Amino acid sequence: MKIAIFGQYYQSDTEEIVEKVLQILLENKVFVIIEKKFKQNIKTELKEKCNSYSSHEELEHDIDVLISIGGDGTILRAVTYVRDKNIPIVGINAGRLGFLATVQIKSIEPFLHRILARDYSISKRSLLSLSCTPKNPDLVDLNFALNEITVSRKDTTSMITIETYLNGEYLTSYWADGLIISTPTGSTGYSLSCGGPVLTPNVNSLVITPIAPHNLNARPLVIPDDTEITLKVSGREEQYLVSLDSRITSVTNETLLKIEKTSFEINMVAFNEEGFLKTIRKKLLWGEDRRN
Ligand SMILES: NC(=O)c1ccc[n+]([C@@H]2O[C@H](COP(=O)([O-])OP(=O)(O)OC[C@H]3O[C@@H](n4cnc5c(N)ncnc54)[C@H](O)[C@@H]3O)[C@@H](O)[C@H]2O)c1
Ligand SMILES: Nc1ncnc2c1ncn2[C@@H]1O[C@H](COP(=O)(O)OP(=O)(O)OP(=O)(O)O)[C@@H](O)[C@H]1O
Repeated sequence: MKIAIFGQYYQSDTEEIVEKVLQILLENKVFVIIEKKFKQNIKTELKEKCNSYSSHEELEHDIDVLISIGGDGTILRAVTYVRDKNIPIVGINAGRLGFLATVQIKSIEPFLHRILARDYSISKRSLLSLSCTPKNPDLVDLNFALNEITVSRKDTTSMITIETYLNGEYLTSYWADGLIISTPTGSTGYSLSCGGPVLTPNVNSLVITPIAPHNLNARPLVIPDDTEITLKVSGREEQYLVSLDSRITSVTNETLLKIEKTSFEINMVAFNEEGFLKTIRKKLLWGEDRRN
């Protein structure tokens, strides 16, 4: 079996986690490959038995699973390495919320053994891609998002106007701080904070959620995920911001943004007892209502 390890932060408690993971994997004769910068920080000598990778290209197609050590932000970053390689991703939650990173530190051992026994299922996650006219050099390579693509105002307190078309048909012009186009995975992130609905990960839909719209009747809209969304933004400043998950860049007004589902999906490792419904009960606290 071949397993890749990814992490973006190295802190005081990281060594213990990494040592435990490497011990179990190497004892079980797994071929381990660790992201280069993360590997440089690791102290345990066990790392000498592992190879390294530093880019999407260096991550081989035949890796069985990628283990992300961190929070949700680390998983979003891991996705930029995996892209269309179909490598299942599992997150060990060394972060805070860990909505996408489902394995808790205290359960590393049993869950790793389940991975080694291939005792898990795959939760397919759709992504969004973005193309700009005219082209923006920052949005050519990493032009996809697992959670959402957002446009928002930059260097101003003034609202921006977001002219929105669905499959070429005019929908509306949002007067707002911004607009979020979210996947089902992203529906529990930024979109939820702006009043969007929660979608279960397997529905074939997207959500368009305005950020503080001054059109008071504008509401989050759920649309089929094969819709091509076109946005044209204008405002008092010459530029506005476009973000794809944790990555952000500036774009010039009047640029046409085309957003659609990517041709590839991300495979998230899913364990029956840590499913989506359990996660919203536990991490969005739906299960905390004492009347239940
Ligand atoms: N007001 C907000 O709620 C807000 C604002 C900006 C970004 N975000 C989210 O943060 C993501 C980027 O992560 P970051 O680490 O760079 O930012 P960050 O450090 O601000 O963390 C954002 C929080 O969102 C949570 N989160 C991320 N993806 C999630 C998901 N799919 N479901 C539930 N919770 C999720 C994370 O656990 C974290 O606690 C964005 O994709 C966006 O969804 C949320
Ligand atoms: N490899 C790691 N080892 C130890 N702690 C980590 C590691 N990676 C992340 N963390 C802790 O988690 C925090 C958040 O990490 P990350 O950016 O991955 O997640 P996030 O998007 O903020 O989401 P979450 O709410 O799940 O933490 C970091 O600031 C750090 O405290």
